[in-house]
Parts: sequence; structure tokens; C-alpha cells
Amino acid sequence: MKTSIATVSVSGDLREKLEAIAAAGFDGIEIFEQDFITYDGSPRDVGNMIRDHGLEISLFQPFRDFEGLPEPLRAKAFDRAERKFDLMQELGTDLLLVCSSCHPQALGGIDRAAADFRELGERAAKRGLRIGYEALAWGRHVNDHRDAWEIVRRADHPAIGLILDSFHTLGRKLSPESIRAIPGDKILFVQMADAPAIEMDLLYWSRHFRNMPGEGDLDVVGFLRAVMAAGYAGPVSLEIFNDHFRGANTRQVAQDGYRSLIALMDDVRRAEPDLALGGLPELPARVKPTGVSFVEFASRGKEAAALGDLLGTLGFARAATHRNKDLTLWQQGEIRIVVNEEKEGHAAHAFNARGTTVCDLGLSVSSAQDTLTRATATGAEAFSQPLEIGELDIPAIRGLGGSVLHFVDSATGLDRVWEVEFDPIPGADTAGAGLTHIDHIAQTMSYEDMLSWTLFYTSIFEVTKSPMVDVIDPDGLVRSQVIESPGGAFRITLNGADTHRTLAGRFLAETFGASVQHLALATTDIFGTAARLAERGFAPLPISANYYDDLTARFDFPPGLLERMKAANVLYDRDEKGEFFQLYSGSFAGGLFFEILQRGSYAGYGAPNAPFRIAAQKRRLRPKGMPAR
Ligand SMILES: O=C(O)c1ccc(O)c(O)c1
Ligand SMILES: [Mg+2]
Repeated sequence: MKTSIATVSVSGDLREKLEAIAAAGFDGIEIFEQDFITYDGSPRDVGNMIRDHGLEISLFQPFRDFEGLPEPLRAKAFDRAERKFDLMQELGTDLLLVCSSCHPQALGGIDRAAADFRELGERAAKRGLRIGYEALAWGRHVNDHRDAWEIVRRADHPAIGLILDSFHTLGRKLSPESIRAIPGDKILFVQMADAPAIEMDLLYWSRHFRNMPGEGDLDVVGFLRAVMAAGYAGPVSLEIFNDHFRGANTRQVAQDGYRSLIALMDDVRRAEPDLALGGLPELPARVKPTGVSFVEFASRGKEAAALGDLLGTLGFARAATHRNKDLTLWQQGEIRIVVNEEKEGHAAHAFNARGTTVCDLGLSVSSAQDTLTRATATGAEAFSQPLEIGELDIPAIRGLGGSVLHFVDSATGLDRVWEVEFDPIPGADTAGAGLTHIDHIAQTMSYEDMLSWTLFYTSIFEVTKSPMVDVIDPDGLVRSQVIESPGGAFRITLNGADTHRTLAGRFLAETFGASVQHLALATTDIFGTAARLAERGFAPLPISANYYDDLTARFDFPPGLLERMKAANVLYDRDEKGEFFQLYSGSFAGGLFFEILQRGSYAGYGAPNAPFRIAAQKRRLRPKGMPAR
């Protein structure tokens, strides 16, 4: 299975596109006519430049409004095709994509179209070229792959075949199952695209909202399964028209594309084990995360002391120090927070760039090595630092935003790192204020990066993603999406900020693009924990009295509960499964904060409370006595 991508899918000029596509690992490209025309170089030079990047030209496209035309338009269409054949031969590609006609004068009729294609096939064959016919979802007469196939079948010419595009089939809610019956060698090319489930005009949806397989809501795996089951053996290509991608970082989009394609082909291979799908790298199945092993802050000096004070008021105990490095382990229940004050290495760089920041996350997984193998096979960069004697080699990769993700398992003893590399501090009370484990980690990013991050997690781990929800900040919108493992042992919330004026956007600006903005720590007794935190001098985020007045209007509470929540600045929500309580710390280090929650069987994240929490945080940011802007 060779990989390919249409040049329209990434930003930049043709040379920038090729560099990024080649660096990401693709075997070939579909050259979009527009990208060729806007480039200042002869077709031969362009062909050579593409091959110099180690890429094949899998296809040239699109050729529009060909079939079903009355004379003299018909003759003109053939002349146009001959000009494109010349160009293809100079470029060095043998396959042309013809998309179904949208021409106002195009006539219907399967036999008429088949006759046109037979003649085009004759002309193409003379030059050793091939033609693939694709049904656009909005084609004038042909907008269904089954009709396109019937035309190809009746054209009955060796140089004429079918091109399938997942968007045009799935976007129209057509079942891909009929593809299984098409002879595989008559399918000349396959384009893959996903899209978010939004009701809108098909053409507009396709040209602006397509995204990488796995980033949207279409059943792209079901589609490609049907194609492979038909016996298709050609390249699997991405053709993504997306407004954000057109303006985004070229390399990032190309890398995301490669990641999505490898994960997709692997899903198909697993779903159709009887098919021999050659040429795909062996990679382990998605790995199940079983929790968060540790969160590591880069900090130093006074900032580290302030962070330590805050951790102390939250009930954490200094539990151990590293034998070789300037690392302190703070622990409470199963929660481990490492404070790294090293002057060299990754954490030092993170601190120098951003101040106190979460520089590393340790995830507990079933197999650390499998996680590393799968992550690097899908394009992640392995990360390592020099080890001293007695230190464990914990597999790690670079996450997005420059952070590092470590994978810890018990099978190979990596979870013993605390005993192996650290000296315990005697008498540490790790029961603390009753915080038991990390419920979730909240990562903030610019909205444009959200699809990337979601794909990163969903392609490596066995997790599901929730629908995106809007969180209203007084100064803008933040979009939030949850990634969680089955059973919820591992949960990440991704928050995409549109502007620098939102709390999330401000955090990004102040920290130069850090990612972890808050850690949510679980207790089974929110009021008991709140009381113990108060004893330690913890100052919760004050919540307005109006919030509690509104709560009484929305919910019925047993006597006394509302007063207890109000006194402890506890926020409340409820779903069919249970009740949810949360309270927050103030912010530190450019906008980091902690959340403390009691969830029981409640499945959400308190989204209805987010606007009130954000408003409360913003009130505290404003200097005293300053009116609201
Ligand atoms: O939007 C279009 O016109 C268009 C062109 C070529 C394609 O392969 C396609 O899927 C869509
Ligand atoms: Mg297409």
C-alpha cells in the first residue's frame, strides 16, 4: 500500500509542499493543476523536482466538464484533454482524474458518457496514459460512485477506470459496501478524506471542511475496507480541501496527514485480516493508557519554592528526591508531581522559554515499548536524554507543543523508577488532603492546532474523542474536546483558544505556547478535602453568590448542601449517572491552576460551570479597583 497526498492538501508554494510531503514520509503526490500553473518552471523541471524529492506523481488532476457535452463543445473537450495529455507526458505521470461534469450544457445518459470515455480511452492508450473517472457528490448527472462505475463498465476500455473518493460517497451517506463487487483492477486510484458531521451544502462542505481521516466523523475505515476487499492494490491518497490547512504550517499538516493515513491503513488491516495488504509498516495496535504516572514541572529557585508551597497547601508531601538530578517528587495518593530544577537538558530549556511549566507527562500504559513503536511509526519523534548509571531508559516521544511524553509500564518494571532512581524522604504523609489520583489533564492550544492534537492522541492510544463543545469566556470562545480511555482511567481535555483575550489564549501568550494549563485532582469527599485544604492555608477561587442563586433555580438540593458548597466555593453539576463537585485554586505561573473534583459516576467535566469559573479567574487577574473593560 503506497501512500500519496494531493498537493492541494497543504499550504505553501509547490517546492515547500514537496519538501514537507517528502519529509513526512509519503511515497507520492497527486499534482493539482493549480499548483503546477502557479509555479514558475517548465513541466519537465517540475516533474524532475518532484522526483528529486523521492516522490512519484501518482496522478494529475482535475480534468473537469468532459463527458456528455453536445458538439461543438464535445470536440473542444477532447482538444483540451489532448493538451493535458501533453502536459502529463512532460511531467511524467500516466494517470488523469476526470471528475463528473457540472457543465450546464452537459447531457445525461450513461451510454453517452460511456461512449465519450471509450473514445478518450482510445486517445489516452495511444500515449500510454490512463483515465480515472470520479463522481463528484454534486455532479450534474453523475454524483454516485455506482453510476460512475456503470459508465466505466460500459466504456469497457483498458485505459478507463474508476476513481473513488471517500468524501463523495460518505458525504452523501451512500454505503461503501457496493464497492466490494467492483473488480479491483478497474479501480485506478483512491482518495481519502474525512469531514466533521455538519449539515451543509455538499460542495461547500467538501471544499472547506474536509479533514484528515480520523479527524472527522465519516466512516473512513469502512470505506477503505470495502475498497481493499475489492482487490484494489494502488496508492491510498489524501485529498483534503480545508480552509485552516491552507493557511497552517505546511510540515505539520503533512505530518498529520501521514499519521492519519498510517493509522487508517493499520485499522483496515486489523479489520480485514484475510486481505494481504503489503508494504505497510508493522505496528502494534493502539495502546491502552491506564492512568497518569506523573506530571513533571520545570521550575527553579523562587518559582520552585512558590510551587512547593502551593503543593503543600494542596496536601502534597515531599516524598523523595532524585539520586543524580535536581528533582523532587511530591506525592499524594497515587498522584506524583515531579519538580525539576535542573540547569541543563529538556526541562531547563522549557523553564528558560516559559518559566514554570509542565514539561513532561508520564503515562501508564500496558506496554511502553509498543507505545513508542506505534508512536514513531505514525511519525512521532522519539525523545531521549543521556542516562546516568542506574537510571531507567523510559521510552519517550516529543508531544505537541514541545512537551515530552514518557511511557511507563509494570511489565518491564519501569513503574519502579521511584524506588530505583529516588531516595525517599522519611515520614512523608502521602494521604494528605484526600486527593487520590489525576482525574484529567487540561491542555490548551490555539484552535488551529486542535485537530492535530486530537489526531495525535487518537492515533496512538485506545481512546475515544467527544464531540466538541463551546465554552464561553467573557472575551471570546474556547472550544473543548475530551479524549478518554474506555473506563476513564486516562482523560485529557483539549481546549482550543481563538483569541489572546480569552483566559486560555492569554495563557498561551504568557507561556509562549505551553500546553498543560490545569490538572484536575480527584477526591471521594469534596467537603472533607476542602476542610483539610483550608487547614493548610489553601485559598480556593472565590465563586460569586449569583452562581449559587442560579443553582437553586436549576436543581433541588437536600437541606444544607447549597450552603456547604457556597462556603467552600464548590461548583456543582449533575447528569443521569451522578453528581459532580469541583473547586479551583487561584492561578500561578502565567495562568496554570489546579482543580479538585469529586465525580462518582458522573461522566462529564462540569462544562456548564466553565463560564463562571473563567469569569471568576478573570476577576482576580484585574488589578484591584480597576473597573471591567
Ligand atoms: O471540489 C472539486 O472540484 C474537486 C475536484 C477534484 C476532486 O478529486 C474532488 O474530490 C473535488
Ligand atoms: Mg476527489
